[in-house]
Amino acid sequence: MFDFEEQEIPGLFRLRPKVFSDHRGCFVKNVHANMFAEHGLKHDFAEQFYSVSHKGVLRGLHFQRPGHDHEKLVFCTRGKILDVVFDMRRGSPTYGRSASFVLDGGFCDQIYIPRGLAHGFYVVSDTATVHYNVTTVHSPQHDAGIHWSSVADAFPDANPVVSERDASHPRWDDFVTPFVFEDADAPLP
Ligand SMILES: Cc1cn([C@H]2C[C@H](O)[C@@H](COP(=O)(O)OP(=O)(O)O[C@H]3O[C@H](C)C(=O)[C@H](O)[C@H]3O)O2)c(=O)[nH]c1=O
Repeated sequence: MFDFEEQEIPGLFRLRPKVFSDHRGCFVKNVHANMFAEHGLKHDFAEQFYSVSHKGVLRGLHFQRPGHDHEKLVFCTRGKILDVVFDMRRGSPTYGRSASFVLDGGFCDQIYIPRGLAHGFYVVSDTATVHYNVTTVHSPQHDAGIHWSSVADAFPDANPVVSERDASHPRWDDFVTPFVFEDADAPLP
């Protein structure tokens, strides 16, 4: 049902769900409790939401602070995005490192993001629909971000379309991370 591809950043996975195609179109399953649990991935999502963005939009780099930090499953069902995650966990072997993925609505790949990573994406296609499953409910008081330009060279556009809020996030160099890497972040052996 899924290929789970663990990434160099501990706890970060690229998931390739099986796509059942026939003359009508395709069927894709995004979550399977037992299979997720077998790989140490959370599946008890508290919220699901999606956004639709125009070409050149950049949303991020976002996270929720501890107390409401969460695991996040992200996938694109329409268009194409450059998806970026950034490891903010002190003590992580990939602390301060980023990883990028092209997510395309035609291929159904998903990114499973552990707590302590910032997430953002840039829209390459004319429009893109991006879905999120997260393991805690939204807490405006805990909703935070770092400026997208902190992740040097991760994005192809020096002048993306961003919200006022995203334009005002602190750069990583000026940010004191509240996240600490724990072995629990890594999947079960
Ligand atoms: C995230 C969120 C937002 N909102 C409200 C707050 C604003 O009034 C409005 C738009 O929020 P925002 O501009 O933060 O939306 P995005 O920029 O798409 O944020 C998301 O984009 C990045 C890439 C992510 O990874 C996050 O999951 C998420 O923060 O929805 C809610 O009511 N609940 C929520 O869970």
